Amino acid sequence: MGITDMQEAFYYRECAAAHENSPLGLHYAMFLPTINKQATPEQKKKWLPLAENYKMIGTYAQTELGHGTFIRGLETTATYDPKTKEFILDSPTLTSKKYWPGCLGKTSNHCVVMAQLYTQGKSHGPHMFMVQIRSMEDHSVLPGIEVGVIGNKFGYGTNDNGFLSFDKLRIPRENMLMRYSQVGRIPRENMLMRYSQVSRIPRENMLMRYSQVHEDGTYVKPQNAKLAYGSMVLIRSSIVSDAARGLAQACVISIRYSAVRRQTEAYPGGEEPQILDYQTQQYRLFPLLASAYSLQLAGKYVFNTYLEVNDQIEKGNLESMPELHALSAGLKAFSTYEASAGIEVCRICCGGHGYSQASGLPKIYVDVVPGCTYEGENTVMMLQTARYLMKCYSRAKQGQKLPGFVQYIGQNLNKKSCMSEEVALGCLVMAYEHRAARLVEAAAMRMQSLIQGGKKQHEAWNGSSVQLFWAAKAHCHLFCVKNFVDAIQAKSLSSKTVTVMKSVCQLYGVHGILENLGEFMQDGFFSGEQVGYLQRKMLALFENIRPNAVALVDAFDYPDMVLGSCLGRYDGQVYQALYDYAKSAPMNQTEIHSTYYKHLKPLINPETTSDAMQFAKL
Ligand SMILES: CC/C=C\C/C=C\C/C=C\CCCC(=O)SCCNC(=O)CCNC(=O)[C@H](O)C(C)(C)COP(=O)(O)OP(=O)(O)OC[C@H]1O[C@@H](n2cnc3c(N)ncnc32)[C@H](O)[C@@H]1OP(=O)(O)O
Ligand SMILES: Cc1cc2nc3c(=O)[nH]c(=O)nc-3n(C[C@H](O)[C@H](O)[C@H](O)COP(=O)(O)OP(=O)(O)OC[C@H]3O[C@@H](n4cnc5c(N)ncnc54)[C@H](O)[C@@H]3O)c2cc1C
Repeated sequence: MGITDMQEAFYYRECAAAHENSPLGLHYAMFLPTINKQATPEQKKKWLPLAENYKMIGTYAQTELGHGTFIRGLETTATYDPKTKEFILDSPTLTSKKYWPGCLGKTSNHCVVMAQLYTQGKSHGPHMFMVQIRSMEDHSVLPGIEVGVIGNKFGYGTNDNGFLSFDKLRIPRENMLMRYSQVGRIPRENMLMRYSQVSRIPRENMLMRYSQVHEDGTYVKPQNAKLAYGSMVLIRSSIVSDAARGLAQACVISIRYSAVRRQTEAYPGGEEPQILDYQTQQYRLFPLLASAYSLQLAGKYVFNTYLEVNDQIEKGNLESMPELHALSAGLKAFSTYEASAGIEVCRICCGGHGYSQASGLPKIYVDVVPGCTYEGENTVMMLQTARYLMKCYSRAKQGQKLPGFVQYIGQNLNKKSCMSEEVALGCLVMAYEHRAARLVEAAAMRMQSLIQGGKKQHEAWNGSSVQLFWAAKAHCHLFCVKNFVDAIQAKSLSSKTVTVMKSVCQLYGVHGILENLGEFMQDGFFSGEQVGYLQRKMLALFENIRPNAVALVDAFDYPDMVLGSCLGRYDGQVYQALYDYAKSAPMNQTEIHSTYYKHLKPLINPETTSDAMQFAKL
């Protein structure tokens, strides 16, 4: 299509086939970025032009039948042969077969493979390798490779997720992606080799300024083994906006439909009101609208943070890696949980028509919900964030200053809420900070008591993991609330806009407290009277938001062709669109379906079955 800007290309694809996960999705989302971020300049010079011009079409092949979460447990091996200067890729067991990678079964001719690196008889953990799996001439599968699709899935029907295994496949040494390196302090005269290793490398390798397996098989480890996980952090950082987009689109559809749909007399003989006027419909939809705005802001923040931190990493400064990992992992989990659950509520709020593909909602749901699993299963990601929060807690207890959004950890928990009838944004943030700080401390105390009771570290971890999960979820929730409040208070919006958006932000905060009341009240932080303030404020905010509800979803500005929905059309012509959709159904192209003659007619009119048999033979 000749569009070079990746964002524009994304919007083009969204318009052309919204929520139809592209068979090139992984090529764009992971294969190209992995070459960009994990390959040396020499490797980029060789592969990028081919990949950018669709000669190399690839995917990211990491997950195996037996392992997805535990990367260090992957079984595919890449063993270096110094005699031939090659890696031998092998799938030694059934469970080592790659399984799930998108665009793998039939589309890709290359893939980046995550395999356990072995050299000089030692294992060095998971590393990435560029592997050609199909001929560039006729797309036939290359020797030593078995590849195919994994079959029907819950959704993602347009993506040929596949399986892949190797039978002692040899690839050149140069196909190991060797970017990051252990750059120890090296004498000035070596400045030209400032990226190179602790050991001198042959001149011809000057360009390979990264960690590598030298020709004799010597392995030089990177500055941080987790640099190899960089592509996943990138996708996690972009999934947040992805999830926000799906939830926002579902809100557009369900709120527009709720403004069109009328149902049930408001009073005997009265007219049927718009279902959007039912308080219960507002209770289910307006907080989701607020969540969509909140997640969109969170998505922007985390992706910008990724860009900033990745920039530092590429200059050798890895200081912010842990914080970025904790933020991206937690928000990826939090956003996909919220969006998936919210899209389902939007569907249910549309009654029977919500269950039709004509609503556009099933397609959005099956496109967003796998985000709870891929790129790091959500619970595991939350626990990664919890791991970081525990470290922050112990640093806070030692009196160390904490960075950014974790400064609330270790705060004095004896205070009470400042909440009044007004429900000030500052009191909302304080409530979320208190809840998160208390849950972080409770998880840390639980860990400590288990260890003091004789449990080993890993036993204490597992024995505290529910509380660790709660703490991580509360941390992410606080992030979203505070980020939303900061955006409202910082934005130079017009007074009308800020009034409306302040109500939306307030609703996000108030609703989140009322839906998690136990965590906010467990230590008496809120009084019963203050909870009453919140309940009354929520109902008042529904009334406040109602007149602007349709404008608030129109503001997302998704064209009808992206929504793909008879219910969410901008012109509101829902019923005509549903009828036209039904009429266009393939089964309606004939008045009597062919199966009548073969299956029904013999039951209804057995005496004329022979005619039916004649017809069935046609
Ligand atoms: C937006 C999308 C648009 C379109 C979509 C189109 C296509 C997309 C569709 C599908 C894409 C999906 C692709 C995939 O699913 S690819 C496969 C994804 N798989 C995973 O994400 C696996 C998840 N597992 C892991 O990441 C790791 O196994 C782990 C859970 C993080 C554990 O790693 P491990 O090596 O065992 O580390 P630990 O021992 O737990 O921790 C050690 C230490 O390392 C720190 N750490 C871990 N990961 C990172 C990281 N990424 N960056 C920085 N630091 C990291 C961790 O915090 C810990 O630090 P300590 O200081 O606490 O020791
Ligand atoms: C639509 C889709 C597209 C995908 N695309 C790709 C792709 O392109 N490339 C690729 O490599 N992979 C891909 N995957 C695979 C995906 O990355 C994995 O499924 C994901 O990482 C989860 O790993 P798993 O399937 O092994 O789940 P498991 O880790 O087996 O999870 C199963 C359960 O075990 C729990 N669990 C696991 N470990 C822990 C732990 N340490 N602590 C607590 N609980 C735990 C989890 O919380 C979960 O409830 C895709 C998956 C899907 C669904």
